[in-house]
Amino acid sequence: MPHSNKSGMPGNRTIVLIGPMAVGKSAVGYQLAQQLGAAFVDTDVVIVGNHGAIADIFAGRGEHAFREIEARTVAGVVEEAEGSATVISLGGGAVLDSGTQQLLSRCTVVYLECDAETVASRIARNSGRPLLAGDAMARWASLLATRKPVYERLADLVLDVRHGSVAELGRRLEEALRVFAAAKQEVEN
Ligand SMILES: Nc1ncnc2c1ncn2[C@@H]1O[C@H](COP(=O)(O)OP(=O)(O)OP(=O)(O)O)[C@@H](O)[C@H]1O
Ligand SMILES: O=C(O)C1=C[C@@H](O)[C@@H](O)[C@H](O)C1
Ligand SMILES: [Mg+2]
Repeated sequence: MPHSNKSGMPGNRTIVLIGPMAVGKSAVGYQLAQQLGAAFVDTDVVIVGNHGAIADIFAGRGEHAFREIEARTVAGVVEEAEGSATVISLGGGAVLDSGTQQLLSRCTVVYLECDAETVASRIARNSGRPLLAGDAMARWASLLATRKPVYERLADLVLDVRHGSVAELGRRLEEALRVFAAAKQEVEN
């Protein structure tokens, strides 16, 4: 059952943030949820809570096992969110799973678009991202090149996160979501 707009949610769908590592999915997602009075769920955090550190899952069981855990986790979180006001931030590679792609068609999906220059300093100070081992920037750029078409195809909205604080991006995203929801409502009426 779709939730009402009492919480201040733009539209009646769960909002899901996607995009590559370190673009701000967790930070902007949390900020947006605060603004909307909505619940916030970060699927990487759920995975860590249930299965331990992501780097340990990759090291001990491999990426394939991680992707299976991730797909199950995302499905559980998206299903649980239905009917309540929720913002979800996904891990960078979660959108590669075809089941997840199908589930996202029920949500309002926002792609946080960024460039290597902007994320460079954030990636340099982070050690918990197994897929960025070695030359982190080269890995980041290569992953983005492969995944960009998927992010773009799934996105209802694209938010340029190259400039602005997390608070500013939260405000900009809320405004864009309200315009999107109003346009959608008009088409449906
Ligand atoms: N617009 C911004 N301005 C300044 N710092 C930012 C901005 N967005 C995010 N950050 C910071 O960059 C770091 C990475 O952000 P965050 O963890 O939200 O990225 P993510 O997309 O969730 O990455 P991952 O895919 O690894 O989960 C954090 O320290 C966050 O506070
Ligand atoms: O881009 C990716 O494939 C990943 C991103 C992170 O959010 C984590 O989900 C994990 O490190 C894998
Ligand atoms: Mg995150």
